[in-house]
Amino acid sequence: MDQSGEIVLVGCGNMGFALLEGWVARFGIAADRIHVVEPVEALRRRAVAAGAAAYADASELPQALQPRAFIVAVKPQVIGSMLATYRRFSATAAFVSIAAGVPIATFEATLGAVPIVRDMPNMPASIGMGVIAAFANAHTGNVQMAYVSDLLAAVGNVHWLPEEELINAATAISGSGPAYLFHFIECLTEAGIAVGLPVETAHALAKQTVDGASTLASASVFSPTELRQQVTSPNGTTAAALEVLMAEPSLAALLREAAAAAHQRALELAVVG
Ligand SMILES: NC(=O)c1ccc[n+]([C@@H]2O[C@H](COP(=O)([O-])OP(=O)(O)OC[C@H]3O[C@@H](n4cnc5c(N)ncnc54)[C@H](OP(=O)(O)O)[C@@H]3O)[C@@H](O)[C@H]2O)c1
Ligand code: PRO
Repeated sequence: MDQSGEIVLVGCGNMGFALLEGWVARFGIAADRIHVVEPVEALRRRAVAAGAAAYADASELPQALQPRAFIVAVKPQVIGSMLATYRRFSATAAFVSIAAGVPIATFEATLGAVPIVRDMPNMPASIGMGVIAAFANAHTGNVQMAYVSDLLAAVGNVHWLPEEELINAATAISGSGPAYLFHFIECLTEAGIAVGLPVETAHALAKQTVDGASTLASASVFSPTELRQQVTSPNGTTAAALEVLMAEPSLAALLREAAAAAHQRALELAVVG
């Protein structure tokens, strides 16, 4: 893996910082070779505490900087107004955008025919367990592709998609997905409290059950369907619960609807980026 060179990370909020943490711990890059541009002082301090160099404004970046990767981790709505400032970095860097919805064409309109990778990571990247869907434009050469691949693989499982549009679908599943699971833990905790468990116990049982079940689903030779069947004794407690979850409106139907809403929002964000 080639970890030489420097990285510019624009936007160091929830996801930008998750990537920063993941790269510092797993990419083998010295943290001070990551240059963060972030207007929020508290977030700059957090980036500096992680070892990165941080600046309030693009104008403060070192003039001689020639980054290998330029990571766009700002909200989609900000991208249109910020890109031109960074045009000079396209001479050396592959541009890597994690913004939901914003198409590569938006970047090309300002930056021209330069290497641009659009990807959709998720929050577990901070602990090296991210899922990253990615698509590179035709101007991304082999060397840049290899570098960006390594960068993304350092923080999770990378799935290169055959069409850019599929990034929006991935956003609805793996990008937003951790929030669905966090909400599931919240709901299971509430359900535990409702059947009489103390709050702390309900929370621990819910969280550890999701953790154990998801680790088992990854490690097992059995499919999730087979594992579910193994938990479900005929006429037992799980069967009683699943009758509720599978009746209309079923959990499956709700999740389909939720993912469709996320997908639609990603399409709408293409317009504002
Ligand atoms: N959160 C996730 O799980 C996740 C997952 C995958 C992809 N993404 C994508 O990642 C991007 C960032 O999301 P987020 O959740 O990390 O948002 P966030 O927490 O709001 O972080 C974005 C940060 O960028 C700052 N910013 C605004 N304008 C800037 C500029 N011109 N230059 C540098 N920094 C600027 C923001 O400051 P202000 O608050 O002052 O505007 C904010 O601190 C979005 O495009 C989102 O679609 C997020
Ligand atoms: N967070 C971003 C959003 O909610 C993109 C996926 C996860 O828009």
